[in-house]
Amino acid sequence: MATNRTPLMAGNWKMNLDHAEAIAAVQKLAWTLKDAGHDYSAVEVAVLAPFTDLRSVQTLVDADKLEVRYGAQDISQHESGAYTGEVSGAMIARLGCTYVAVGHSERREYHAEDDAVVNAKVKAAFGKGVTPILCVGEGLDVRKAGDQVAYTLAQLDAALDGVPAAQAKDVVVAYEPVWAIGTGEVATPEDAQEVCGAIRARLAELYDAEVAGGVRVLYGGSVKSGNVAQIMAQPDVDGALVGGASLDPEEFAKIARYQSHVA
Ligand SMILES: O=C(CO)COP(=O)(O)O
Repeated sequence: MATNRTPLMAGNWKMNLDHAEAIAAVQKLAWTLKDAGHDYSAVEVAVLAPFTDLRSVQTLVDADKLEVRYGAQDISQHESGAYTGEVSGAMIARLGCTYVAVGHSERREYHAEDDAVVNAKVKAAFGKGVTPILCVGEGLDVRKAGDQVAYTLAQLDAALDGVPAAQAKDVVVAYEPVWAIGTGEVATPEDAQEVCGAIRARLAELYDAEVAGGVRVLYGGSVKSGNVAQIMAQPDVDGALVGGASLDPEEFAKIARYQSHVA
């Protein structure tokens, strides 16, 4: 990857780890990285925790001055009001979240989030100063038809509709092919590069080369310590969105330390 983009390793815990387990996991992650002499300015590390964990994670990170960043897994498209069960951008921002995942394929599939909702959520996040990690990626049928690039770019276009360059320059895009999520079937480095490169090229068309050159494009789908280095060697892959493997702090720390496997 290009050196002007700081790689980001983000762990998406999904619906795992309660608030007490979250504290233990973040402590273990931070200690493991500290022991390894991790330089957070070289590789940023974040966890996306369930809403109920965020206050505990915030308290721990603040008290121990940890450099691990954290965020939420979803955000309401609405500002406030009669939306039972929803959590607003202001609430997430107040908990010190740096990031929020938007448009994860599990939200799109199980909670009927369409492109318009994803677009509204991207805007809701930016509106409160929280950086969206915008998730895009095709299912198996689309991949088999060879339409993965067009499909994923259509999701990108829709999600960024009306988002100005001043905000888009900070977005994080996560390419997560649905067939690789939780299946153990990781995309080949070439598959990841094909779509991540196309995402960056489209950002240059939608905005300009400067925006495209600065946006971090992550790969997600069955990333583990054993396969991360090859994926990170691709020029347009700037990090990983890690599900299952992020639940084990030592394994996740190894993923964040992918450069030490390369050396
Ligand atoms: O969905 C993912 C991260 O958002 C990927 O999950 P896995 O790493 O478990 O395949």
